[in-house]
Amino acid sequence: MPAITVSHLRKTYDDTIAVADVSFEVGAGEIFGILGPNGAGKTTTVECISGLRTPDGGEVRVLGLDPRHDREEVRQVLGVQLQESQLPGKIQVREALELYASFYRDPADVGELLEQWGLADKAKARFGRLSGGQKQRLAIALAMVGNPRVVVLDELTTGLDPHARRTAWELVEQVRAAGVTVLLVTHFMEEAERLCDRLAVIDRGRVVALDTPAGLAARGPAAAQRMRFRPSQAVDVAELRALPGVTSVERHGAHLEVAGDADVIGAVTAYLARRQIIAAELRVEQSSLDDAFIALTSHATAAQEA
Ligand SMILES: Nc1ncnc2c1ncn2[C@@H]1O[C@H](COP(=O)(O)OP(=O)(O)OP(=O)(O)O)[C@@H](O)[C@H]1O
Repeated sequence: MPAITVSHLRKTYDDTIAVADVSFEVGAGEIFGILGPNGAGKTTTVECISGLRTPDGGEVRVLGLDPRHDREEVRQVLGVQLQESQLPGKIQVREALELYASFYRDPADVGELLEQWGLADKAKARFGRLSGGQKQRLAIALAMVGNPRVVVLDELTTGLDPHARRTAWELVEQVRAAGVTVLLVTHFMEEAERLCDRLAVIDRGRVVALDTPAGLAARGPAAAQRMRFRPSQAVDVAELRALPGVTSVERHGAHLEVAGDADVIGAVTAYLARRQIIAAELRVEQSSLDDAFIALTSHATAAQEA
């Protein structure tokens, strides 16, 4: 059984169509990412999955349960990362965990959670006094307090510095290692690439792409691979252009820049080896998830610029 099934989900607020038609399935044990520009409908989608909002159309299932009709059952198996503002500043870390633990039939051991998420020495600290990274660790610990089988993390690392972000990634990997399915909403391509098994790119309330991070990156702009180097001796540019996969060859002073598809690097390096030419100062650029994201959601950039 899939951990999450979303089928033709639709949600409107007055005259705003937040989610027009979203469908995807998250397999048990996956880290599944939702990417999309601002206002694409990501939060609305995860709120419908969490049972916090009622869809206008379509179906959502979490481990086969309907978040609206089986509300209590879903609450017991689904952990949702809370926005930090939902905790009072004066509550202590241990108190917050104990309070949330009391909502579940089979909660995790609070002492163990404090240890596991590196909060043991902050057990008596007040929430308002925690650093951003500590708050994030508490947010994950709170999402895990009910021993969930699925967790939803919405922009977990927004506002964290690069160190804290990397620590948060390790925490997400720990969550998965514990056998929990993770649904992650993120704005960071590096995060999506590093953590997610599969991604749905949502744009204007619809899924515009659903693939692995590598599969999505491969859908980037046509010149998917680019290599730039300084040849140790003269190169016949016409011969380079004729190689399989090469789409363009440009001279930039002493350097050559060759662009092409996935085969271009192999073809050019084999050619240079045959000619006993050394490629000095070699740089290879591959099309990234960033490029693919921009290409898939390019109207958002255009609208921002307008
Ligand atoms: N409570 C609400 N009332 C009215 N409109 C809303 C409400 N919540 C969201 N919207 C609108 O619905 C659309 C989708 O919003 P949503 O928060 O789901 O997008 P998002 O992809 O999570 O965006 P972001 O990346 O900026 O968080 C937006 O146009 C937003 O303004």
